[in-house]
Amino acid sequence: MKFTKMHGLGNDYVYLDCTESGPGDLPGLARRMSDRHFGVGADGLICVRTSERADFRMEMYNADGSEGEMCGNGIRCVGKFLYDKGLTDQTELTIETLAGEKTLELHVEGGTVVSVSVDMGEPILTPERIPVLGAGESFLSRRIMVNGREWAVTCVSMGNPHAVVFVPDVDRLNLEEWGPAFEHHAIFPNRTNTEFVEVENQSTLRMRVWERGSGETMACGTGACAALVAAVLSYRARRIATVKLRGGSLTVRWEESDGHVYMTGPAVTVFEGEWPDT
Ligand SMILES: N[C@@H](CCC[C@H](N)C(=O)O)C(=O)O
Repeated sequence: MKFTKMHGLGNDYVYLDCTESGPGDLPGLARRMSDRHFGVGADGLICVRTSERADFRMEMYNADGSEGEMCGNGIRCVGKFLYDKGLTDQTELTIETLAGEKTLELHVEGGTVVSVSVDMGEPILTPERIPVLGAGESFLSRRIMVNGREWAVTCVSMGNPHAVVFVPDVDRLNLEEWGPAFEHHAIFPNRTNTEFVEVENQSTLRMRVWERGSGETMACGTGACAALVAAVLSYRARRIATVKLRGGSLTVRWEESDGHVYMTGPAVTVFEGEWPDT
């Protein structure tokens, strides 16, 4: 079975062309291929399929085999995968995801896609739609206890759940301790991705992320969008900012006119390979 290893800012996935046929047991395959010692090594697996309502459809699985509704770094790489493999010659594409249809604009240089802008849609703030347990219309800067410490948490869904917390210094955070404690906290019925965000200035955020199902990753596209939304809602940032992650930077804009979040960043192919077991 042929695969392509790609990354967006070091957030790496194994990509499969499933437009004609695809393997079974994708959760199991995601676990085996993602393993960094016994597999290819990745944050998860992404299958590219045909769609009845959009140009293509993507299906994403985290390293633990759980399915994610959406993947911001992944969808940029899907755009590059489709274009570079000749599965499309369009530079504007729609991709169906479990979080709805997203529109991509591919930026091509020398015949290959180097970066991609994505209309990530409107952020969801209603607790039951995120989902997070809590009454009211939003879950902004609410104080919750996590492992005996009080945190002010803002919850945002970008199609998948995010908890955003602002911290003074992201480098001094013990993510291995706090990441899993947030991910499995009882107020998140579907678990959560968690972004720890340091505000450098109104146009620059620094962020580390603990992803649901994959642990600490070098970057998270949906997480960067959720972080900007939480920063705007708490008057910490302007509507357009650079989000600096461990693997590099994304430009994120929360457009006032349509309420959509737009994200731009790189998409990179690492290598092509063949996996013996389907
Ligand atoms: N890395 C992704 C998000 C992947 C899915 C996430 N772990 C989840 O389970 O929701 C991104 O770039 O957005």
